[in-house]
Amino acid sequence: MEPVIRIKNLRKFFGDKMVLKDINLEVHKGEIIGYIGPNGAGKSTTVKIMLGLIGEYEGQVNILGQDISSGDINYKSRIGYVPEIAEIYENLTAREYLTFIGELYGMDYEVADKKAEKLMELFGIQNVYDARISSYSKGMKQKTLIISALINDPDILFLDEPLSGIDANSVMVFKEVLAELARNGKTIFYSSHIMEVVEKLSSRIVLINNGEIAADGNIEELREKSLEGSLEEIFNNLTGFNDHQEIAKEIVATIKGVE
Ligand SMILES: Nc1ncnc2c1ncn2[C@@H]1O[C@H](COP(=O)(O)OP(=O)(O)OP(=O)(O)O)[C@@H](O)[C@H]1O
Repeated sequence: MEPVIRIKNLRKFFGDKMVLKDINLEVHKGEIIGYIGPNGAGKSTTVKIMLGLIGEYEGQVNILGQDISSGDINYKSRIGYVPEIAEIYENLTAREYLTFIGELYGMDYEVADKKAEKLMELFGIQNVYDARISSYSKGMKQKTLIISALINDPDILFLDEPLSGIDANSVMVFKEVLAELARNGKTIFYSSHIMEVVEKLSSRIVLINNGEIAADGNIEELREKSLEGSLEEIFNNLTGFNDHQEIAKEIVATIKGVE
């Protein structure tokens, strides 16, 4: 089966700094990829290249069978994206915002409106559908963003720390939604620093460190590779990090002004 994402020898420079060093990755329909790595490893850069938000890269990136450098942006109508930091039009109501996004995806206003309202109801925030987004709590904004990424029934969903600000009950619902979407043949590309969630949710974990893929496999395969138990420990091990206690002590000593 043709992969839905195929990345070949991807390199990206910012100035003369190489932030992605020959990334190779094939992702298939129905996979939930947990894309993890330390701060600055290159996760967002990879995702933004796939979304067409960052250009000028070396190598090949194919999404849904299409070379994204071709200038043809058709593939974008089949993907959804929840960014880590959202630029949302806060002066709009969710009805205005979500129908606007739906129409950008080519949906009829009425269809988008009905679907958005139903999803707001299912996420427990239908009461604010006609209130300005600027009046929402953090979690309500995040849920609105998630709905905007799902409204066009995308084949690939890119999620960057999607659970931030979302309460425990809604997290349970959302994790189940992702698993159900994957069972329905959708592909999820999930970037997060919350290792417990990534470990439970992902069918495959890709660990990027310093612009390179340091591990790629399911949790059992990663465990064999690093001889560690939890994904958090595997992460520490594969990124060569084992001095958290000393660093914490130094931080506290510095705060207290003790040499
Ligand atoms: N627009 C930019 N100009 C210059 N350097 C950039 C730019 N965007 C990212 N970088 C650099 O590229 C590297 C990778 O950044 P990226 O945002 O992809 O990391 P990340 O893995 O998503 O990190 P985090 O977990 O902190 O979100 C970092 O060294 C960062 O400083």
